[in-house]
Amino acid sequence: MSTTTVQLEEPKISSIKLPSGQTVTVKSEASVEADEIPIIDVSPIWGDDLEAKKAVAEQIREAAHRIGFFYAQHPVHTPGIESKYAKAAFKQGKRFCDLPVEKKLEVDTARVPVEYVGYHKLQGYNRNGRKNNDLSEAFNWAYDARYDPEAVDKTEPSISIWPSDLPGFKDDLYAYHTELLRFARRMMGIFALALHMPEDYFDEYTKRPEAGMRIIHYPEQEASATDQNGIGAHTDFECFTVVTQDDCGGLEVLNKAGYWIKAKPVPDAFVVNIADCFMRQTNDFFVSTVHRVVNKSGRERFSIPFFFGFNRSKRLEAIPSCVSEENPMKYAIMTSGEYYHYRATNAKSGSY
Ligand SMILES: O=C(O)CCC(=O)C(=O)O
Ligand SMILES: [Fe+2]
Repeated sequence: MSTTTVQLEEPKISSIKLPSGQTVTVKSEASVEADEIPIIDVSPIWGDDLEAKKAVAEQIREAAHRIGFFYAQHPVHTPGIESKYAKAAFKQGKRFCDLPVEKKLEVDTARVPVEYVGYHKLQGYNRNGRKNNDLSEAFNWAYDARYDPEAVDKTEPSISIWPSDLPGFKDDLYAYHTELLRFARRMMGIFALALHMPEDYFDEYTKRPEAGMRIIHYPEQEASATDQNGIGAHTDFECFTVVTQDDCGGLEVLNKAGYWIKAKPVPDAFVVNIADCFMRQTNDFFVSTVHRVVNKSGRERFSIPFFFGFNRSKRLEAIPSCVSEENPMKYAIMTSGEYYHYRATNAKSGSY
């Protein structure tokens, strides 16, 4: 009888400096397949059955606390998100990225220094100080009250910048943005339940939400993950992010043990991750987990993250169920807008 011994690779411990200033330890640059990211069927969020919503909320509570990432599966037969909107947005993203660089630079993000809107050029950042700059480019746009059916003030001017002569671009991107706004507001109710608060606990702060969106394009990467990222390791700044991925794969999540776990594409499911505002407000009960993208699929990858957070005037005070005498608030209180500007300015300075 013969036995096979699996030789485990010696961990090559390294530390990565994140754009937020934090440093994390990574055991290996290679990523692994694992089932750590739960797949949660969120279809009850569209109905009125509070018990069914609470059952979803408990699964989300566990995922948000333990790993900070989950898949929100929305079976096609349920109402809510229709895939035609995502398809149209992906198509517009490719159309934009295929434009000559001079045309894309008409909407260079440098034109709006303190906001995360416009075009971020290819290899414009090096988030973790790698040999080569991050191999991605992106177009970002912000909330616009005119495309929010629930907007309080439709006359509020928008801060986004748009390329000229690209008919249909803005409309198709906002058509998907509007769908995701509806989804994210519902999810906010579920997060409130997950924190054992009333479902409408956050409603006041998401009437005029922070809701930026981007299409990010990753050409195929030849360099190793040690020398280059598609997007370097980072955490997001808002409450949570909803990512629509194509079928290439490449998104990776750093688990508590210090290994990169592949967040592989799952049909009819968004990847949802907790971001820093929620982590602050929940006094670290929800975890904002480090992630990156390395595109080794052999083809170009596109993804559409939607970043959802509170009204900029909302003070990030602790959620009552997350503090106690034994567990006081760890973070200084500031408004969501102050925190956003601090993080967006740092992220765009590219000085890390
Ligand atoms: O492309 C992805 O899947 C994730 C992108 C991302 O993490 C980001 O833009 O913050
Ligand atoms: Fe991210």
